Amino acid sequence: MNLREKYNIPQNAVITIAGTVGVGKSTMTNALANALQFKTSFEKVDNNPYLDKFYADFERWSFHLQIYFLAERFKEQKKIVQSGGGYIQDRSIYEDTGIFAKMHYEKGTMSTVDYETYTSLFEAMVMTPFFPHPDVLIYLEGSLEDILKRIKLRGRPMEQQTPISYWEEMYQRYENWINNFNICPVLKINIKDYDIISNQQSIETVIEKIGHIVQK
Ligand SMILES: Nc1ncnc2c1ncn2[C@@H]1O[C@H](COP(=O)(O)OP(=O)(O)O)[C@@H](O)[C@H]1O
Ligand SMILES: Nc1ncnc2c1ncn2[C@H]1C[C@H](O)[C@@H](COP(=O)(O)O)O1
Repeated sequence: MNLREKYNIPQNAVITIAGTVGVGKSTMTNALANALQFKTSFEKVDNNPYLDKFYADFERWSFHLQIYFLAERFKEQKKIVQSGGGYIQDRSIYEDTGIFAKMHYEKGTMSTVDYETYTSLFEAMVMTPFFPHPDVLIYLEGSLEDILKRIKLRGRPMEQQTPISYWEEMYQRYENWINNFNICPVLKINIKDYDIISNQQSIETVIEKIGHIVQK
């Protein structure tokens, strides 16, 4: 019996991984997909035409980047539904608006008119009964210190050049955002409670917790 069957996780489940930059979403996405034999849906970072420009000039590119991410994630969502689920998704669409767009608007690096245009498009596309929400959102949390170490370890140049205060601001916002999130069931996991890099078996404890929320 495989782990998916052992913990009664339906074959068509959709599991989204949320959490701040560098916390370990992509690593968890790969580990879960591998253990459950699910497909993966990743954010496009290397081929993103706006990301480098955005980090170099938030004010100029924040609207373009949000529109790009919204379109990409919406297309991914369509693919997931059309192929009948069975997916692990690296980052939720809800973080785009609840964290990133809001933060740039409130910090003055997205104009009011751009923010309103973006949020009305987001609401029309996502906050409707036609948009299927995930079966569970796994929220990865950890200390700011450990997360900053991971951003450094991964070494994406544009993230290294970004002031620490940007990651601190995002970290605070994530805590507040997840405490008010109620669109789908949430499973909070602390990054200190598993170690899938040196002990691949530790993914089973995460799957057991998913099984308690997502039952056949
Ligand atoms: N469980 C873990 N233990 C140790 N290092 C980890 C773990 N998960 C991720 N990392 C490391 O942290 C960095 C960021 O991880 P990543 O999965 O890319 O984060 P995210 O997708 O949330 O931005 C990478 O260098 C990765 O190897
Ligand atoms: N919606 C977004 N707005 C701005 N920046 C974003 C958004 N979504 C992702 N990003 C950035 C943050 C990171 O630099 C990369 C990838 O995120 P990660 O958490 O490492 O998967 O894109």
